[in-house]
Amino acid sequence: MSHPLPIYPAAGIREIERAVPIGPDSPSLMERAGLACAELARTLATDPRPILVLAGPGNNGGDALVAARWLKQWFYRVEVVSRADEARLPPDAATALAAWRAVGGSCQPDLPEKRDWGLVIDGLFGIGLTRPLDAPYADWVQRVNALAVPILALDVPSGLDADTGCSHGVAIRAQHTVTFLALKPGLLTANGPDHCGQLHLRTLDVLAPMYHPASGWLLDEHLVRGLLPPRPLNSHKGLFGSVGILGGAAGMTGAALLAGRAALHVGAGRVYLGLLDDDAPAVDPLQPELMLRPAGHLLDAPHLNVLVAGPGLGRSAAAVGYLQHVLAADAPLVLDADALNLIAASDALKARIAQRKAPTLMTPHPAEAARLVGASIGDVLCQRVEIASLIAVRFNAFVALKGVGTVCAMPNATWFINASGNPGLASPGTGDVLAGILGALLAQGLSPRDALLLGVYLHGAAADRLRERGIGPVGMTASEVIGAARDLLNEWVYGLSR
Ligand SMILES: NC(=O)C1=CN([C@@H]2O[C@H](COP(=O)(O)OP(=O)(O)OC[C@H]3O[C@@H](n4cnc5c(N)ncnc54)[C@H](OP(=O)(O)O)[C@@H]3O)[C@@H](O)[C@H]2O)[C@@H](O)CC1
Ligand SMILES: Nc1ncnc2c1ncn2[C@@H]1O[C@H](COP(=O)(O)OP(=O)(O)O)[C@@H](O)[C@H]1O
Ligand SMILES: [K+]
Repeated sequence: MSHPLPIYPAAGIREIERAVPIGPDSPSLMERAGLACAELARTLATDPRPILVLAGPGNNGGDALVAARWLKQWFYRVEVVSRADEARLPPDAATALAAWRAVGGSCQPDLPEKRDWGLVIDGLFGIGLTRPLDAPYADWVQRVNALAVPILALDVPSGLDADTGCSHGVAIRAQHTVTFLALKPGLLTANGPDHCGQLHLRTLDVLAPMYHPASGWLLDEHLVRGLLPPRPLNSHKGLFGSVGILGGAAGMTGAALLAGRAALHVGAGRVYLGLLDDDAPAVDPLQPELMLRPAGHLLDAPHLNVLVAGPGLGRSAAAVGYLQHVLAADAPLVLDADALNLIAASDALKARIAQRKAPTLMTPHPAEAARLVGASIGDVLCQRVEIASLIAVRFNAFVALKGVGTVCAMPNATWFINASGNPGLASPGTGDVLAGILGALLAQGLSPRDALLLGVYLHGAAADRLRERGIGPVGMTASEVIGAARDLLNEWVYGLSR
């Protein structure tokens, strides 16, 4: 499958399925899916213990039966558990059951007490799950999750909603998930990554013309690597833009400093900080390259071509006043943290954003997103793509809805789900670092879309690099993310490796 990798919700997957011509000589999609699963299972079941296959009442169960048949034919010991009502099986699954029986296979109606499996294959429910698991499925899922045995989930870990990444009650926690035809949003965001383990995409020999145009894609290194061009030898700092950062109220100066340091390390030509704290320092002794000034003088800084508002901004009346000036400026603008909270609380400010002529980037975490659209946090957590897209369209903005599987939504209603990052980023100040990175990329001339995509991916990839080096996930700091982001960006742009 060509890059970028498209992501389809369940309805889109079904549309692709309907478009695939199946002739008398080509195996059904279920046969292809079951074989793909069996081939992967073969690489995972590396000892002689038997394989447990859980087969559900729909086509996901049919895939599992095909996999069981192949594994049995390859002389694995396979036990199948199924409660499916044979009279209600969909046609392909009924065929798969008959074929399983034809090779001498049988089904047992209950999960065996035995615990010593080489592998569990989860074929209970896939994209057809519509409600919390009924008994006994919920019980089976809890019991296999508690076994110290690797689980391979078929298409979607059972219990997880393929569209949202939220679970319908309990859900399988797999070490591997083999997913068919295309990626689904629920595998990549919210609880999805915790339940999927390693993802394996199998397109089942379905050709590109069968795929209708997607609205969403995976944000991976392939997509962003070439976005920032190398610098000409004949360059000077004026070519790389000047970022002005508004924030740093009393007690929160550090947030603005982190954003400023991040902007500097990701290549902005000049970085000015406009700090609200009356007692703010005049210089950052650890980063004297930053130019610090009172918030009221930020917009007087020469050469400013990008603004960032929010890191440590606070919600004072003074903050509202400065924010109004920043919103009125004719420069690309990144809005984060309390800038978003102040906007959420004011219809007048909301209207101003949508009317801005210069591009606006917004980087809410789920609670900020909930305030912006008047939804509950629970709704945001379980409708991440919809909410990110709603904010993007409503505010005519380029939006990163943060958290695992950050959703980047564009005002034209297209979206991306980020593949980089890890829980090391769940630490204070990492959001400020992202805001600074985005400011720096805009300042260097990237379009708002490209800055958002490169910035979000780079931020997560920097955390991944730190984790590879043993710096986190526990105890990773936002300051460390800045240095790793610089190293990675140089590697991507200049092929430098350190
Ligand atoms: N699309 C494709 O291209 C391809 C699809 N393939 C495979 O098919 C899968 C989709 O199959 P699917 O549509 O039959 O749905 P599936 O996930 O098996 O579940 C539906 C069944 O579960 C039932 N049910 C639902 N919720 C329940 C609950 N909580 N508790 C109990 N029962 C519940 C529901 O019953 P009902 O709601 O009708 O009462 C129905 O019987 C897909 O993920 C992939 O693995 C591949 O073969 C290759 C190509
Ligand atoms: N578990 C996680 N996996 C991946 N990224 C995460 C995780 N937790 C947090 N992040 C990222 O870390 C950043 C946190 O930003 P934010 O919530 O604004 O923090 P802060 O206000 O402390 O700076 C976001 O970019 C978010 O996507
Ligand atoms: K499954």
